Amino acid sequence: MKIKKLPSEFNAARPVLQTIEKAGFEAYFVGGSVRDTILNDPIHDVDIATSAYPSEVKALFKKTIDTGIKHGTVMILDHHEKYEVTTFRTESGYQDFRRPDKVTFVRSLSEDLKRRDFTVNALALKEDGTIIDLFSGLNDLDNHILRAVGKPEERFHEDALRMMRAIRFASKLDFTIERNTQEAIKHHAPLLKKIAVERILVEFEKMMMGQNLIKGVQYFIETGLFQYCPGLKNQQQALKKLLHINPNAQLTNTTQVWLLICRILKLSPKQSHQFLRNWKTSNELIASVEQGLRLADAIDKHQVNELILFQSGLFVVEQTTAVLALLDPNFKADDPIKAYHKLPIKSQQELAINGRDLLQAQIISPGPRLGKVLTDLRDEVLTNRIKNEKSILILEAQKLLLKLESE
Ligand SMILES: Nc1ccn([C@@H]2O[C@H](COP(=O)(O)OP(=O)(O)OP(=O)(O)O)[C@@H](O)[C@H]2O)c(=O)n1
Ligand SMILES: [Mg+2]
Repeated sequence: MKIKKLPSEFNAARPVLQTIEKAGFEAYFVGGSVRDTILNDPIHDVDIATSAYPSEVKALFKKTIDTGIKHGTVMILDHHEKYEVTTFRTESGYQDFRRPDKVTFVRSLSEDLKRRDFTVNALALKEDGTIIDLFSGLNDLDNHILRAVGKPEERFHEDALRMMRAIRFASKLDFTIERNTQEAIKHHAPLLKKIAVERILVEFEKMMMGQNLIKGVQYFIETGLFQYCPGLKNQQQALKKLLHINPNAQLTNTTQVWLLICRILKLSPKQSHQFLRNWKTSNELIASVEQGLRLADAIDKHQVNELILFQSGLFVVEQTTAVLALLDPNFKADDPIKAYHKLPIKSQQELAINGRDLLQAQIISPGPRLGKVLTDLRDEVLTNRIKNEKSILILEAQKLLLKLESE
């Protein structure tokens, strides 16, 4: 097969491949960008594989950087673009199920392709548009099938993360995992214990944000991979709730992913904190999810008020309502969002008075009471008890101080 019209990213990189070929070596586009081009999906990173050894690649270009020279990767700087060029290689060893003990550079494309994870990821594309398909990847792409290259158990022994990649692609591409590949995942799922949580996290989140998340979750449960993920051991019943959400559901960010997971696991905001720590998510995400769970709890109990909406902020309100709508089709996601937009102020900065104003008015001296007065003023404005006007707020501050002093 030959692709007639290459995406612009490939066209821009063609001179790099041509330079390598003119010097008598082979060079191809490989990996996800070839797969995505054939699927008519947008591409992101352009990976190039070559028969030239790293030193030979470096000799051909003016500007190069040794980004991963040990593994055969050289970065080429060409017309302000960066391209990673990796020498064909085979790997051996894999004592630890995640990285090879030894990388050997080879001159043969087929040796390189046969160590790749799935047939749809083992296609190579020449700069003239010709596709090299040694493992019937095109056929699998046509039939929407995800199949390990060669013997699945060998591929998963080489890198156990590939099992998570399988469910990620099943969800992202809406592909079926071929039977033997599926069986091998079931069998080797415990190897996931060897993989760093950070790497599992990336694949899990991508799976949850895929176009067919229900399919991904189904495989995640069926293969038993969930048993080896933080906080999910024996959570089969809870996870199965995901199979009943709207089949068109598409999660758009990681806050939604984790809010959804924490809700089906029925975690309290405090429990979610430890759960997400174990998954090694960012502090920012943990804070959003904790707040989202507090808001969801208030929504459950019909106790939503201005303060909790204010503390949540628009982003958390939007993500939380989106997730609640996924779990309950009757939930009116618009209501809390509308209520949020009606808040008289959306941030402390919008309060018509700040600490400096109060000090300048000489009604208070620096200290903890200052913060307390500002918070009380903010809450009174939020709940529409007083107007957000500086002169009114100063008078109110004086009243609050008198009250504080009498206490
Ligand atoms: N554990 C892995 C990771 C990667 N690969 C190979 O390296 C290519 C590039 O890897 P990566 O960029 O991680 O994945 P992509 O398939 O390109 O997917 P994405 O769209 O996420 O970049 C893959 O296509 C596959 O051929 C592999 O065989 N085994
Ligand atoms: Mg890629």
